[in-house]
Amino acid sequence: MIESLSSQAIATASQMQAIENLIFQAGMPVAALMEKVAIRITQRLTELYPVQSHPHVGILAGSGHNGGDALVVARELHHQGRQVKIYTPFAKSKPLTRVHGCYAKSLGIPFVSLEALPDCDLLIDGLFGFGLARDVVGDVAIAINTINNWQIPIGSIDLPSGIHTDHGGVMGTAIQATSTFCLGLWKRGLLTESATPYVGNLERISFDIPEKFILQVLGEHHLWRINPQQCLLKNFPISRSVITHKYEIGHLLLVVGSQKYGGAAILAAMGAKATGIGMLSIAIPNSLKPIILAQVPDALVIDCPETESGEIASLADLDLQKYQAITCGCGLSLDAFPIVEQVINSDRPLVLDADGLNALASMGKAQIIEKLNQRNSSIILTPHWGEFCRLFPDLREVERLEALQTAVNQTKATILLKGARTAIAVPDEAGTQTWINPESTPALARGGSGDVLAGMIGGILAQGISAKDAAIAATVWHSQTAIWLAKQRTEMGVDPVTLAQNLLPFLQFSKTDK
Ligand SMILES: NC(=O)C1=CN([C@@H]2O[C@H](COP(=O)(O)OP(=O)(O)OC[C@H]3O[C@@H](n4cnc5c(N)ncnc54)[C@H](O)[C@@H]3O)[C@@H](O)[C@H]2O)[C@@H](O)CC1
Ligand SMILES: [K+]
Repeated sequence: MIESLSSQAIATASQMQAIENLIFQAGMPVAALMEKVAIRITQRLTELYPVQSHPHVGILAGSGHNGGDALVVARELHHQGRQVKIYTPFAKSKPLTRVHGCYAKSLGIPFVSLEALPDCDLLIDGLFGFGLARDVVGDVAIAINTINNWQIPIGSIDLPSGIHTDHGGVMGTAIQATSTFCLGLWKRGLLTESATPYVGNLERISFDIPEKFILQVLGEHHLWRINPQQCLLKNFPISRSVITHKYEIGHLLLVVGSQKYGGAAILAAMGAKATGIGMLSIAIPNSLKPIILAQVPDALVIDCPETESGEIASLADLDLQKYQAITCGCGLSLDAFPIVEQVINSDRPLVLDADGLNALASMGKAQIIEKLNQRNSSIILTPHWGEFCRLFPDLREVERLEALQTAVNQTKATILLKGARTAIAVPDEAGTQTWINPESTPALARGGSGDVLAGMIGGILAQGISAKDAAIAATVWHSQTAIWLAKQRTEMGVDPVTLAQNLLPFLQFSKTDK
């Protein structure tokens, strides 16, 4: 239980500091905690960078306790028989950091200039942790930029130095880490889009924070890191009774496609089919019927009246109540605005994607809030940042996660904000809960991969799974499949058709890979 709370909670610098203060007030000596943390970092470094292959190590030590951690690591790596050198750009340091520096000197570990480091096999970055208070400038900034050009693996302690703990922005400049060893709780900034190019492989080093201190500081906590492996295990395969029938496993309606964007309808259908949905109906403009039937013979195709320019003109007298969920918007084109309104008014569990979102945006924010608050069943909006800003233009200048949480507070919709670090925010009585997907691949930055995702979410939602779980599970499944495929086919090889076709083989692989 303790591990599950501390392995998922995301903290800001001030929250982390408050938790550490509680630990110290309760009697844990500061030096003992630093020792414990640094020993655990050393153990992990030894696994990743063995002595034989990485005998020369450079330590970048700052003036605070991040530097203190680095100096303890320096001592331990020295005792393993490695050639360790320490570089510190600061004349003064905190008392505990200073005494570790003195002891390192007494052991004969040399303090060197930057010029002495390029022959190292590994660098340990302990310049700044969550105490970074302002932009990095002067000699330290020059040192960081120089080190980034060396192509030597860098292990950052807690955060890549220069990354802001809370918003993940680059404070002047920042270390580009190969691995980041985040200490205690996940720091908010590490899971943001802006920090992602600097973080490298991100892992957490636990130091056994008592649960009561986490709860005392985080209280009604609102920000969580998804554990992709646990999420897949928990959600897939979606179970079904042995005596079930097709209408019991959910009936999903896709309202998708136009003459211009016919492929989006097929991709959404492929995503939906992979979820094992019992019945799939697809409402499309009638001229698309032959092509959709050829590609998705198992779907019920509803050929709708069509506008002159090839969009769905109306859903005619289609009874929307008979569907367990609707996914609307992929390839719809903007002229289908009245259709989107009809679908929103239906009060069925709904996924709104792409042009469905653009149609919603055209209503203006006040009406969006009113419409979405009126709904009695769940709605999931799946915008990327551009679509999000069209929906909520007043939040354009607000930091991404804050903007997301504000929009969910206002609309009471579940919003899945797509990107390199997709975030899913869910309305909740205790306040908006936000979940961050920590692993993805740029292979997904490709036209059509969002259509597959929208179909997947609809398929899962129609099987009676909550909006929160459907959005999170589909996001993880989608990104983990892409990561798996990119390893086999390179990032160039993860086109949306291949992605959709491999959703089920990936699940099979992930079950047998245990
Ligand atoms: N609080 C604790 O007792 C523990 C903290 N730990 C480590 O301590 C770190 C936090 O330590 P600190 O609070 O000492 O802070 P940091 O070590 O992150 O850095 C703060 C120091 O850098 C200076 N500084 C801040 N911004 C600067 C800038 N732009 N340019 C130049 N100097 C700047 C500050 O004056 C201060 O001396 C964590 O990230 C973690 O690595 C761990 O040892 C576990 C226990
Ligand atoms: K650091």
